[in-house]
Amino acid sequence: MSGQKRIALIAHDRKKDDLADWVEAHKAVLAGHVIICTATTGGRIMEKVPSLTVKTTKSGPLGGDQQIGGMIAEGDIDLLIFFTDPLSPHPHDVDVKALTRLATVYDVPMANSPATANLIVASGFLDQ
Ligand SMILES: O=C(CO)COP(=O)(O)O
Repeated sequence: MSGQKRIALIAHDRKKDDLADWVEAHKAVLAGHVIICTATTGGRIMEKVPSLTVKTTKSGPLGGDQQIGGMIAEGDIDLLIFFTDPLSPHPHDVDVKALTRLATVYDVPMANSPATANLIVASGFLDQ
């Protein structure tokens, strides 16, 4: 289970602070991995944790969720951390559903909230 992983990090707008805080708390374990974010999420993470190298796709509503879904279909993502906001409507809800569906189809570990993300870190999955 060891080795460099390709980790997608995404958050809906009202969850971006939670994700940035989570990344800050786990920056040491994340540092050795490849981090891919949707555009706005990636910007927030780079602001909060400038030491972390982050690649970005388009913003979620402009196709970024679909780009990451495509990467999952190609076998290019090992872990999806996607802090979703179940209490707000999203114009690109179909894309969100497609992304989480593909993570399930390809059995990519997925965390939609800090509790599950913490369990994944605690599992040792990201240890190198
Ligand atoms: O909308 C998103 C996820 O559905 C995230 O996209 P941004 O990171 O660009 O806000």
